[in-house]
Amino acid sequence: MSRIAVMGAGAWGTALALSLWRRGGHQIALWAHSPAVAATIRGTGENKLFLPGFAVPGEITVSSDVAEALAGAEIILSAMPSRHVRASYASFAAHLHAGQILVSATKGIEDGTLLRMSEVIAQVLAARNLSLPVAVLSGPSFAQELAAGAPTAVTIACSDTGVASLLQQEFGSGSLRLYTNDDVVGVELGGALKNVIALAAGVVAGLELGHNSAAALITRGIAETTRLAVACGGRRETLAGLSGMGDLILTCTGSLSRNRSVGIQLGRGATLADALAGLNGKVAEGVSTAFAALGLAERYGVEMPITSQVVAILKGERSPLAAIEELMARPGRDE
Ligand SMILES: NC(=O)C1=CN([C@@H]2O[C@H](COP(=O)(O)OP(=O)(O)OC[C@H]3O[C@@H](n4cnc5c(N)ncnc54)[C@H](O)[C@@H]3O)[C@@H](O)[C@H]2O)C=CC1
Ligand SMILES: O=C(CO)COP(=O)(O)O
Repeated sequence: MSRIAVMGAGAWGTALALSLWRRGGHQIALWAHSPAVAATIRGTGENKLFLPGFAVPGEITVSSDVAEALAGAEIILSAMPSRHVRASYASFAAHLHAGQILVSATKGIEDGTLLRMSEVIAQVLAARNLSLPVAVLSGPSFAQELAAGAPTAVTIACSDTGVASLLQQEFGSGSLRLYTNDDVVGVELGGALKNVIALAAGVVAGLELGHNSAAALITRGIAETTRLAVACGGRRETLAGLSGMGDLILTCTGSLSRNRSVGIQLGRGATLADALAGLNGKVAEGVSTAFAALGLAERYGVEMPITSQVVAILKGERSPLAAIEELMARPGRDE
């Protein structure tokens, strides 16, 4: 029996808490940043704002108090939007201690620092003389489908292979299958960068350009995300796995994707502000990740044509159609 604290009660944290609770054998605490969200889940037995339609059983303790959520936790699984990771871990740090395992399920790259989420977490802990193993959970996994118990497979990555194997056992169930990987860089970048390509896939759908264009975008998308991940120290084969190609396929084709839906609105001519307003407070990580990815691409001298066009669209500098035309007009090259 492990005590697991799930930090973040958006759609993903709530779905992970439900999956771990259904697996059995664990005590689950769910922390919401917002007291109102915590009160709604406790009061109604449902996360009405971020994951409506799924009962959250009373056995999952729900709180907005960090100390209460982390008390006795052996595994801390965090799932908040990337822009909140640094501040959240700064508030968790006083309640963390040696012997605990941290797992990040956030997909993104920090603005400005261009750090991956596990690097942000390690940096926050190091400033407080704390060093804990940080694993990464990533792969094709819509929150609603995991919450519904649909068979789902993800990657659990940690440089310490013993920790990855332990988490594989602690999290695995009949509906959640985990594959271990020691390539934290590749897994984390695969999960973050696919959101940028999903925005582009949405643009193609919004412009009604058809299946040829969508398939071309997914394939050339994995080519450029793999180039960047390898330049950053990740392994090529990792990007062919669940947290690369797998998540790219899901997010570029799945109607549940927020990133794809923002892209669709942009393709139909909406402004970015209007497209984001349509999400009602839910996060589309690809928007900030696009800028960070381009920053990393410049740092490592990697060509990322699709990401560059996504950034130009997001900045309002290029129309979606002009962006696609520019991609098609690029000089010919080998595959
Ligand atoms: N929703 C999904 O299907 C999946 C999401 N993810 C990733 O999980 C992370 C969280 O996404 P979701 O749970 O979907 O978020 P969400 O779209 O349900 O939104 C969470 C909301 O809570 C607020 N919030 C959460 N934690 C906060 C904090 N610590 N401080 C301030 N505000 C906070 C956010 O501003 C946002 O409005 C993202 O990086 C996402 O890419 C990964 C896999 C699947
Ligand atoms: O990461 C996800 C699925 O693996 C969710 O994608 P969206 O954030 O685009 O909905």
